[in-house]
Amino acid sequence: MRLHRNLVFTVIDSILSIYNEGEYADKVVARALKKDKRWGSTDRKFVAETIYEMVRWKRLYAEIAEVKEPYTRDDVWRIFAVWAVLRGYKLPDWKYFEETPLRRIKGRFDELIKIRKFKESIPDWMDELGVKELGEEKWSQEIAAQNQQASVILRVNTLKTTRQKLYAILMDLEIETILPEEYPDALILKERANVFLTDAFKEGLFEVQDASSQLVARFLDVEPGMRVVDTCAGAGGKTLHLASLMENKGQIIAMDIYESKQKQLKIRAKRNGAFNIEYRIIEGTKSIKKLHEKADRVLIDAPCSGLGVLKRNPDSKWKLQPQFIEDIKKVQEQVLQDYSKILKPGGKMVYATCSILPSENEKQIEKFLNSEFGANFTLIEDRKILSSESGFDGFYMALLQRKK
Ligand SMILES: C[S@@+](CC[C@H](N)C(=O)[O-])C[C@H]1O[C@@H](n2cnc3c(N)ncnc32)[C@H](O)[C@@H]1O
Repeated sequence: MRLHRNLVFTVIDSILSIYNEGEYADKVVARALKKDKRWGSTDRKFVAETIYEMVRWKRLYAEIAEVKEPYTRDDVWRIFAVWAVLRGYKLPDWKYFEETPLRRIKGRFDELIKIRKFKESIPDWMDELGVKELGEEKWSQEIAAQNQQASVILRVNTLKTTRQKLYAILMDLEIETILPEEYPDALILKERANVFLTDAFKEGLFEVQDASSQLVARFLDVEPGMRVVDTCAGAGGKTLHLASLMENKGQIIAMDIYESKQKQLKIRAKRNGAFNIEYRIIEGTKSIKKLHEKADRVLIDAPCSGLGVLKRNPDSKWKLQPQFIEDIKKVQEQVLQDYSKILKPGGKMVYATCSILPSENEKQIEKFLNSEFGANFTLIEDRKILSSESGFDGFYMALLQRKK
């Protein structure tokens, strides 16, 4: 395996923006891939995967390279050299690699992987929190699973096609997929591919959505013709799935506090041919009060720590702060109280997060059910999905019913 100069330089520049300027890895990767039109798929794969790996393993590699934040360009070269040596690349005779201590890198790696926070490359506080919430064994398994590269997973848009037809369309494009039985709308790519460039995507035949996330809309038990309120709709991954399960019949009210996310949802809905969605921005309590006792189904896809989706967002390991998690838990408690009032008596509600922390999940539901208003609800069922058990994102979903 050879290292190509222009590809490696792109990686170094990208990593400096992510490590030091706090830019989001996905945005930086997208920008990097536009740099040179002559790059083939192997080159693009090298750039994208190397950047993600250097983000995912930042703490481990920096510790081996013996460099500290803020990283200079030379430091990033040293970190890159660690990555390359551990991946089995033969270092070229570039000046940046002149003093690379090959044996020391391997020796330090063997030492450091005995300590979980280095082995899994996470901040001290995250390691302590994971142990406190899940216990040593489960946390060790979970964080290891979340450090694996995520598969590309599609959700078929049944408003426009079927899973079998989509499978065949992709096959014609030499994109091979697997149809997992337990996830009726999912197609898993056998090999990574840029599916956004396909006509099938442009025509709205599918969306990219993790398999665990695809369980949420189905869990809400919707039927065509119902009135459903998606209270934290964001850019609408689950709203679009709801529209598809409801066969475009009935009404979905998609709400969020951010207009920018709703704009993305509108674009996606148009592409998907989803016409039963009404859009509302939440501005104070009025927007919610108007809907009290109006919905057959309510989805609260709550803002959360994202500690179930590190596979997909490895830079969250470095961006997330313990105080943010404390603050977001208060928001979760509040949205459960406020948005549950939208439900008609007898109606059903799902509270979901993409976190694996019990304090954001079952403990929030427990607290809600023990509150004055929560006493009007019963818990029908909940699902705790760990990456280490499913192979997909970590998720939580609870299905509750408002008493008649
Ligand atoms: C987990 S994300 C939603 C993802 C989205 N449902 C999907 O499937 O693509 C949580 C969303 O909650 C929104 N949010 C944050 N605080 C909120 C609040 N108080 N009320 C409603 N939405 C809120 C965020 O803007 C974010 O879009």
